[in-house]
Amino acid sequence: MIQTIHKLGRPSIVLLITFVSVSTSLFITSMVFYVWQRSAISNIGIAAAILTPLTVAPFVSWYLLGVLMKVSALEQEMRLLASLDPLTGLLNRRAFFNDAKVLVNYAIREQISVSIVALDLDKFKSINDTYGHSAGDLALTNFTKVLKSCCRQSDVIGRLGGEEFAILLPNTSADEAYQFTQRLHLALGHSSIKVENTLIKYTVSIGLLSLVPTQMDTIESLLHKVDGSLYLAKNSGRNRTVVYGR
Ligand SMILES: Nc1nc2c(ncn2[C@@H]2O[C@H](COP(=O)(O)OP(=O)(O)OP(=O)(O)O)[C@@H](O)[C@H]2O)c(=O)[nH]1
Repeated sequence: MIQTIHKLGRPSIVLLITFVSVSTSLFITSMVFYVWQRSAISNIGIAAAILTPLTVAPFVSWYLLGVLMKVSALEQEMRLLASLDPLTGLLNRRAFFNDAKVLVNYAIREQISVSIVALDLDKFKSINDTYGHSAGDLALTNFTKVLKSCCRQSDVIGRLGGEEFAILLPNTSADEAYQFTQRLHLALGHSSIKVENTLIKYTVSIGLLSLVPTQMDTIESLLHKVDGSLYLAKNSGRNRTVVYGR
């Protein structure tokens, strides 16, 4: 319905509704004359049958279509908000899995490589504990900014929860993905957040997996694998990338 309104335009639909209202009104009035008075419709009858809907239908339909369009726009906005993480504006966990699933399936069908990146901010708890929760939030939004500056438009970035992020780099080889993670480490090294005149620096640990997926692979199984690499990155000193299987 709403697509038809957008396609034809509000004025055309109002015109159509008015035309249908006038025709229906004329038809019903003629029937009333025929059934009750056993005669053809009179001139006054014709005038009333045309003028009544003509004065009401355009205004009422214009108003109702406006309400419908507003409700539909709000519904679209709510759907978008439901898929975004409120703090960072990145995809939330559910939306990330939905989008990534589509791209993994596409890579399986076309037999092209994808790279999956799992990221976790280092010692994030100590930022919260030392400088407060709002400093932690600032670090998360700053990290998002840096992350986006290193990513392509086509990359799918999600905040999976807390200080845990994931990215799917479509059609990206192992070398390209590794270069991306190094660019990110470097960019974070040059970045900091300022809390009450104190500059705070922070780092990220990364697990990376690049492959041409097969029918056996799902985004869940790939993330599970790459989480193992992230764990190794944490345990081998943090602020580094560990590539799965190397
Ligand atoms: N400010 C802020 N903190 C959050 C948010 N979500 C989770 N956290 C905090 O993130 C911290 C995560 O701490 P840990 O899981 O111990 O991880 P970590 O301190 O980064 O340690 P490593 O991962 O081992 O380097 C906890 O203190 C959570 O309370 C958030 O939205 N905002």
